[in-house]
Amino acid sequence: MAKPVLYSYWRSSCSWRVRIALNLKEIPYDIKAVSLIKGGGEQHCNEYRDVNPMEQVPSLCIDGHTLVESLSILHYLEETRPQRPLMPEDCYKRAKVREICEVISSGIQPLQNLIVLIHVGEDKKKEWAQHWIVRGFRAVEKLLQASAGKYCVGDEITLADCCLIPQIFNARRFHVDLRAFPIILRIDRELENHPAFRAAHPNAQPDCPPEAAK
Ligand SMILES: O=C(O)/C=C\C(=O)CC(=O)CC(=O)O
Repeated sequence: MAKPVLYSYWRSSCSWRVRIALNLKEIPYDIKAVSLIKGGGEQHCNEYRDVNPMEQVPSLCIDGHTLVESLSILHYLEETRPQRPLMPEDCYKRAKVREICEVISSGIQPLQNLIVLIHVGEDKKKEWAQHWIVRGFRAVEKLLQASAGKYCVGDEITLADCCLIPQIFNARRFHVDLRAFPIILRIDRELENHPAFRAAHPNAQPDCPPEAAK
């Protein structure tokens, strides 16, 4: 079977979620970089629209299929590659993982996504992104008070951690004051030196511009 190919952009938080899971599960893959900014965005070209009708990254070619939407991809990987599980056995804990994934992937990230910020405009975009990230992180911090052990849900890394870490990067990018979120910060510190997370970091990507990689 051919090596999986991930259509990815270095600082796309949704691509980053999938990179973390592929690394944790030790699935070798190639990256096809899609620049979200070059020439108005390569994701909007006809060729890529055939890959991903939402004109977004990531997309993953795997097992002879092309999959889109990061959460759907994460669950496919979990179901087909049970090594290094990223979902707990317990149904209640699974629900807790999905809750955190959902708050981030539906309740935060889409509101501060590039297409939305372009629409909001240069003047307002920072305040807009901060507003939605803070609102969502209040909910995440509250959920973590009940669910977190070493990581988001208990003491094992789950899909919730794959979603949280990239969102923290975005929060910093928009200068969100994270001091109000001590559990989020603790989990970030816990995972910042994990090899799978480090290798998935935007700065470690082949399409990261050299001036950003320092
Ligand atoms: O300014 C750029 O480099 C373009 C795009 C991004 O970073 C990715 C996003 O749209 C934010 C995100 O993934 O949440």
